[in-house]
This record gives sequence, C-alpha cells and structure tokens, in this order.
Amino acid sequence: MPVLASSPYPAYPPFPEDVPTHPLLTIDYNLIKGGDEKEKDRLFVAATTAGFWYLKNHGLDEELDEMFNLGIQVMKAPLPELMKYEQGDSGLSAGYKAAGAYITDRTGGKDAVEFMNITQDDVFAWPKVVRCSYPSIVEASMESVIRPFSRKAIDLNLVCMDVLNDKLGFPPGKFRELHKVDALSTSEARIVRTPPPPPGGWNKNVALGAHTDFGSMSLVHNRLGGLQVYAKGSDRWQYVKPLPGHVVCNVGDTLNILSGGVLQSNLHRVALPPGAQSAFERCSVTYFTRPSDDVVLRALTEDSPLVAEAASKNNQETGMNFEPGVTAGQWVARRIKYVRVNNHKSPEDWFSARGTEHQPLIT
Ligand SMILES: O=C(O)CCC(=O)C(=O)O
Ligand SMILES: [Fe+2]
Repeated sequence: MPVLASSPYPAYPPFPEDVPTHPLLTIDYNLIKGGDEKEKDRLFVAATTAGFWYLKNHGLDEELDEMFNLGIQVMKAPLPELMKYEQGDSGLSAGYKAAGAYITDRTGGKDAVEFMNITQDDVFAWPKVVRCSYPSIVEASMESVIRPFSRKAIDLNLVCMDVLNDKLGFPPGKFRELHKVDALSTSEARIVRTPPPPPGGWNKNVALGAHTDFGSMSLVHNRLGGLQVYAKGSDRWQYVKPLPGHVVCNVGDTLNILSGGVLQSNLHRVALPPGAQSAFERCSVTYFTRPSDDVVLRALTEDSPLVAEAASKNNQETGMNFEPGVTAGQWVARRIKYVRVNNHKSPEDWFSARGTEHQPLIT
C-alpha cells in the first residue's frame, strides 16, 4: 500500500513528566491472537476495571499513518465545504461535525473539536451511498486508505470482543452475531482535529466534553496528549499518555449494558494537551465498533450466569437499568442528538444526552 507523504507536522514536544497520568495495562495483540490465556486474562482485567488499555503489536501502524495524514488533509478544506457534509441535528452520526456544535456541560458550554465520521456502511458499500456522501478527498481515499484501515480496525475490535465474550461465559461468537459487518450499524471511522486553543483558552479548557463512548469498543490513535480519563473510584482527571506503536482501546456503553455492567464503559474527555504540547493542533484517528442498529439493548442474562448475577447486583446497588428498552441504533441517535448545541434548551437536556456515565455531573 502506498504510504502518503510523511506527516506535515513538526516533531512534538515531549509529554511532560509532571502531569498526572492513568496507568493503563498494556495488552499484546499478537499474544491474544495466538490464544495466550494469561494475556486474555489481562485483557479481561483491563476491560472490567479501567475499561481502557493500551494495545501493542496491533499491526495497524501503516494504516493509522495513512488515516492520520488523510485527516490532516481533509480538515484543511474550507469550512463552508465541510459544512455541506454536516451530520445535522436529528441524531445521525455519519458526516462532519463542526467545532462548537456539541455541548460540553450542563450550562451549554461549546466544544472545540471538529471531526469527520465515515460510517462502516458507506465504507464497504462505496461507491454506493448508504448514509451520506463525503468530501471528494474522502471518497477518493475510500478504497485505498479508509477501507483497509476499517477492515483491520474492525478485526482488532472483534478479536478483543471475542476474548471478552468467552470470559463472560457467552456462547462462542455471541458478540460477533450482534456486530455483523454487513448489517446496518453506526460503526464508523473518525478523524478528529482540535486546533490550538485561543489566547483565553477553551471553555474550562475542555475540547470534547466528558462522555462514555456510545458503542461497544473504540480504538484510538493519537500522538499528542489531551485524552483524559476519570476512573471509577477516582476523584480527578488523569491524562492517558500517547505511546508510540500503541493504540488506546476502550469499552463503550453497549458492551456495558450487554454484560450487565461487568465490562466498564469509562468517563473520558479531551482536554488541553499538557505543557508545551498545548501550542499544537491535535489530531486523532478512531474506530468505533457498535452493535447492528436493530440489536435490542439488554443484559444478556440468559446467556451467562455471571452476567445475570452482575446485572441484578448492579441494578440493586446503583439503580443502573440494564434494559433501557431501545435498540442500539436508537441509543446512539439519542446520545448524539442531545449533545448538539441546537437541541440544548435547558440544563436538564444534558441528561438526555447521557449514557452509562457513572458520574453524570463530572465535566
Ligand atoms: O481524541 C481522542 O483522543 C479521543 C476522542 C474521543 O473520545 C471520541 O471521539 O469519542
Ligand atoms: Fe470517546
């Protein structure tokens, strides 16, 4: 595969030593694929505690570089051009989201990130349009860059989910059945750009507000600090330090619900890159694997005694509802719709956008 011209970015200043970071477990993808039981145990520990982990030996370096460089080119387009592809206010995920289109807190503070979501349905059907069309540079890279990246990222997410599936005691392949690549879903590749902050900083210096991810598993590649997690049981935000050759993976809401709260969908946000890194524009590349749109969200209690027990215990202890009575498609659409500035009418609307956040007031 041709490698695009090397990144036009200057070398970044190092991640400072003196900021609080969250120590994530590092999981070796090669070992997981090879069936190493100890490594699978470690993955289950990561997914049931922090809900976040580093993944190394993932074999995606080239595809990530290409996506990263494509992202930089896409976001150079003039805003009016990008706005032709804006996702709109109805809860659709596919397309462009301008900076300032999302709220970051109950008061209606505005976010500072722009992103382009390229949905799995469109990536594999292209040149047929399933959800929406994209800027010409995105469409021109669909077959050469976005499809190879998506294919590998999906595989990586599903292999990790296979391990979690088996550790939960589900029948083999249960999670795969709910995440079929050829079924309609909101799964998507995303390129994210955050400009350097203006002189007064951003609203509370948050670029993307505190949230849990909507879907099942996310894979994040970034090079500058800024991603922070608010771990369960913690009382502060901590940075996740980007490590070369590692991606950051995390569990989202739909796996939390399907597992009766065993798998942890943790609160995170994008804040000011630390120290001298804050002077730079920040980009990241993500892949979100989400269930097929028609999957009814509920703890799969009849498929696993472990999940049945956890769902009942967690419901009693925290009041968490593991049968929200919606499909995965509806879950994602609601979360997107109410985080949009245009749909935010009162502080109460903040809660309409929330998912499984353990502390919905933390921003
Ligand atoms: O840019 C990042 O590091 C993470 C972005 C994120 O959390 C998201 O897009 O859901
Ligand atoms: Fe996220």
